[in-house]
Parts: sequence; C-alpha cells; structure tokens
Amino acid sequence: MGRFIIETNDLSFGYDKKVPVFDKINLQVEASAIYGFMGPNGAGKTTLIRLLLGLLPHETGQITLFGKHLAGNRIDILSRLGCLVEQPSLYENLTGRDNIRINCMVRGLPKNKLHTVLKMVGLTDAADKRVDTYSLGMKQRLGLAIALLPEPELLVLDEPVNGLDPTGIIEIRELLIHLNKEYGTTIFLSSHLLSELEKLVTHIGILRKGELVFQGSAVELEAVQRQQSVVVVDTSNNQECFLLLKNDQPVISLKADRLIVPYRDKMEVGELCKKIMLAGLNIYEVKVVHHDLEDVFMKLTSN
Ligand SMILES: Nc1ncnc2c1ncn2[C@@H]1O[C@H](COP(=O)(O)OP(=O)(O)OP(=O)(O)O)[C@@H](O)[C@H]1O
Repeated sequence: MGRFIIETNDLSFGYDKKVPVFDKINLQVEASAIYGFMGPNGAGKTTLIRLLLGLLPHETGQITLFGKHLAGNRIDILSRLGCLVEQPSLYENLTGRDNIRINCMVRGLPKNKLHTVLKMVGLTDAADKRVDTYSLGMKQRLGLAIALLPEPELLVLDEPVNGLDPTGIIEIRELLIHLNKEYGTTIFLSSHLLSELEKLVTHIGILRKGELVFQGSAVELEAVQRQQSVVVVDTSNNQECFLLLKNDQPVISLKADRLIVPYRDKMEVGELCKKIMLAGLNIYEVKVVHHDLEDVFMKLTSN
C-alpha cells in the first residue's frame, strides 16, 4: 500500500449528468491522519463520502482505498473500515449493549468485542440503559462503538459532531484523538464548521462547490492564514504616506482612511514605521490584524 489510505483520481460525479457535484477531485488521505473534509452546506461532502463507501456509482475517475480500487474490491475494503453517515441508526427501545449485540449478530462478528468498544467510547456505565434515555452525544458514541466493532483501520464519519452541544463535541473530539493516538486509526471526517474540528485535525481538505480549494496539513493551512494577516496604519497624512510607501509595497491600499499593508514579520513592521517617521509624518496607530482559521475558511469557500 502506498502513502495514502484514501485516494481519488480525477473523480467526477453528478446526480444529474448535466449538473456535476464535483469535477475531477483528487483527494489524498495519508495513513494515521485525522483528515477534516470541510465545506459549506451543499458543497458535496456527504456525496463524496457515499462514493467512498461505494453507496453511489461513479462513472469517471478512480477511488482507491488501502491501495486497492474500490471497484472490484468493495467487500474487502469495507471490512477494513468503520463508518458513521449522518445519525447512527439505533434501536431506541433497546439498551446500548443490546444494540451492539444485534450488530455483532447481523455482521457475524464475535461478541467478545462488546466490552472493549463500550469502554473505548466511555459507555460502560450506561450500557444497560435504554437508548431513548441517551443524550445526542451518547447516541453518537454508541454509533461509534458499533463502527469500531470490526477494529477498523479507517473510520469514515459524516458530520460526527453535528447538533452536539459543546460538551458532546469535546467528548467526541477526545475520543477520536484517543483512537488515532492509541490505535493508529486513520480518521476521515466531514464538517461544515472549521471551528468544531480545528483542534482535532492533522490534515484538511476544503471543498467549495465541488472543487477542492485547499488540501494540506493543518500547519500548511496556518501558513495560508499568516499570509492573510495585515498591518493597519494611521498617520498624520495617510494620502501622502500611501504615495511614499507605494513603490516598496505594491499591494498597499487605503481603506476607510487607514493604510492596509500585508503583514510578513515584525521586523518589517519596524522598518515600515521608521520609513514613515523619517518622512516627517506622525504615526497615530499601528495594528497587526491576524485572521483566524474560520476567516480563512470563509474566504476560501465564499465567492
Ligand atoms: N439524492 C440526491 N439527488 C439529487 N441531488 C442531490 C442528492 N443528494 C444531494 N444532492 C445535491 O448534491 C449537492 C451536494 O449535496 P451534499 O449533501 O453532498 O452536500 P454536503 O456538503 O454534504 O451538505 P450538508 O453539509 O448540507 O450535508 C447539493 O446540491 C444537493 O442538493
């Protein structure tokens, strides 16, 4: 198997052939990564997850999981992954333990994993309570316990924290980090909110209208974030200052009577101030504005 657990090559798909949901997507998910697949509502996240699980037929491009083409190896591939697409389907009138037992029976898996998966998701104490008394977070954890039964190398989760309160989000986040660290499980999960996953993911793919507008490590996304930081300057004569700096700073702009200069590092801010003062202008305000990852995400996903 190569470097990637999930790989797509020029994958295109449309429910209606005239309206593609994606056009030539090249997804690359490294082994042991926690890959956050993000995009606004309707961007195509669920559709791509359904394609990865072989739940939708694709006509152009290739999907490779564990180094094998999905077409022709679906059963083998699916036996190595656990998935949770939207809400888990649970028998609400039965206990958590019985839900897991039934899943073991239906899928022909040994029942000896029952205690282990309950422990992994922190539901041992609530195992004998009916599922309709569970919180949304507990139901989600039970869904994960079921997904973990075959000891998957890869977990594919569609919006696993959608609708959860902050405590539920933290619980799921900690559980996924634990699974990744302790068992090396590769995790591919989708979300429409970067803020929910920022603290969890090692890699990020951002989808906008069926196009992958960013794919890379969290560190690479932070570099994009840094590139978008600016220095806002107010002086005794901003028009004159604009003309003074224009040659050195071709992308300088004058907005709402403030000068906006791209931020590179603090040394450059010092040089900028020196130049303005040497020209005999007074500096009233210098402010470095950093955008957070959510701003970068909004920028990448907006028109
Ligand atoms: N079964 C379907 N038949 C036709 N069009 C569909 C179907 N399912 C989704 N679509 C369309 O495909 C596009 C992508 O939808 P998809 O559900 O994959 O997006 P998403 O990113 O998962 O959105 P959300 O965050 O709202 O779940 C949307 O325009 C949607 O209307």
